[in-house]
Amino acid sequence: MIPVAQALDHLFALVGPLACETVPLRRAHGRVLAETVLAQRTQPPFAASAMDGYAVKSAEVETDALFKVIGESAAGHGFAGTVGAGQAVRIFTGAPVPQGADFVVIQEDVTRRGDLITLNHGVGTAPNIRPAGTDFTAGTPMNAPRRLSAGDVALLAAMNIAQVPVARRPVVALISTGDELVMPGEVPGDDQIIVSNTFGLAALLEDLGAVPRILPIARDTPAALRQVLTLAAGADLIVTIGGASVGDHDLVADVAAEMGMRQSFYKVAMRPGKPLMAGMLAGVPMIGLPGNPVSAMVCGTVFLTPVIRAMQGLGEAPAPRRQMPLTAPLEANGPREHYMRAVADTQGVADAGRQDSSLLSVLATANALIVRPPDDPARDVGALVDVIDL
Ligand SMILES: Nc1nc2c(c(=O)[nH]1)N[C@H]1C(S)=C(S)[C@@H](COP(=O)(O)OP(=O)(O)OC[C@H]3O[C@@H](n4cnc5c(N)ncnc54)[C@H](O)[C@@H]3O)O[C@H]1N2
Ligand code: MOO
Repeated sequence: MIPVAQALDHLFALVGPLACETVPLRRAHGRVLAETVLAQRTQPPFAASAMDGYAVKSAEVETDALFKVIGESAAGHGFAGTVGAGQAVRIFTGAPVPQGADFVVIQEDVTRRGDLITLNHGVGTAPNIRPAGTDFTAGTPMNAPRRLSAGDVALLAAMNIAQVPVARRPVVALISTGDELVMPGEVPGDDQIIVSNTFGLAALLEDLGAVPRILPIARDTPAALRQVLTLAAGADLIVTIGGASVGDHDLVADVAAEMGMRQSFYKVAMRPGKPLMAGMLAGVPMIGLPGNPVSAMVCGTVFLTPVIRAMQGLGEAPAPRRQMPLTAPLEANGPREHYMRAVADTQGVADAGRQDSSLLSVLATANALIVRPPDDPARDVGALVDVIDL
């Protein structure tokens, strides 16, 4: 058994960043920017009014000052002339500030009669003008790598970047193994259950920007497993689920070895997730997850998530942790690092109850994992513990 951190290092050694591809802006959300891009324009491209009002010369702004309105500047339709002494241009938010003007009096501070305006008492000192380039200038970078948020997409659009270089999505083959498994919607036999991990992991992978490929369930014979593993050709990562332990029907390690897998490790000092394995199979990185549903999902958070991030060029880092105070006491931990299903709130964090690694109903109530170091002593309310958000 190796420690979790060492297992993660082995996994990072198996994968590398995938190639870059270019996608239209509308497809860029959630993808990872693979190359730094530069703004194609300056925003705003001209000094723009921040308010609806009147553009005048700042030197002339004082209570009761009188101006003649000589034209209008609207967004998309600027005023071609120049504002002279005693003159004002009606202006709207986003419109170019005309030449000669350097101040916008908001319309609430003005009394208008026909073509004449007078300034009321209390016009502020803020010019209400956004200078050209206030937001960004041509050549301003958006640095890679970063996962593109909705806000990033808006910024890329404003920068006039219609084609975006992003990391290719990792294609992940998901293989569940076991004679007991049938697909959701099918009618299980008396000895059967519904496959769950595959769907949970597919959802997790999609959230991370990967493309899961759910392969047929591999039955518990070497031939069946070999056949399904062959179907995984072309994937960037193979993830098997179950069949990783020591039972007579746990075939993954043997079949993969027979097919030439170069094993990096087998068994990790963690709970749940002990029978995790990984290696390289015909040039494709392969991770064998334990079959217990919560074990598979916890390994998804602790291992798959950092690996998928690394494949998208986001660097090699474990799942982020933060410290929180306990709101319920914890018993002493055993010799394996324990990832306890837990509920975090504004007060702190408490374990979510039964920690058996088959209990998806408990996982569904959890929003965090408490990480206990090996042999951590009993902890009282208020003690600080490491937490991974789910
Ligand atoms: N003698 C020992 N027995 C076990 C050990 C051990 O060290 N010695 N380790 C236990 C631990 S820890 C785990 S975790 C499990 C992992 O076993 P496998 O990876 O071989 O998984 P299976 O035996 O195939 O399945 C375990 C359990 O999970 C269910 N399962 C499997 N795949 C799915 C799926 N895709 N969707 C839903 N449920 C699934 C399966 O039906 C079993 O109930 O081994 C312990 N045993
Ligand atoms: O350590 Mo196994 O991964 O629960 O239940």
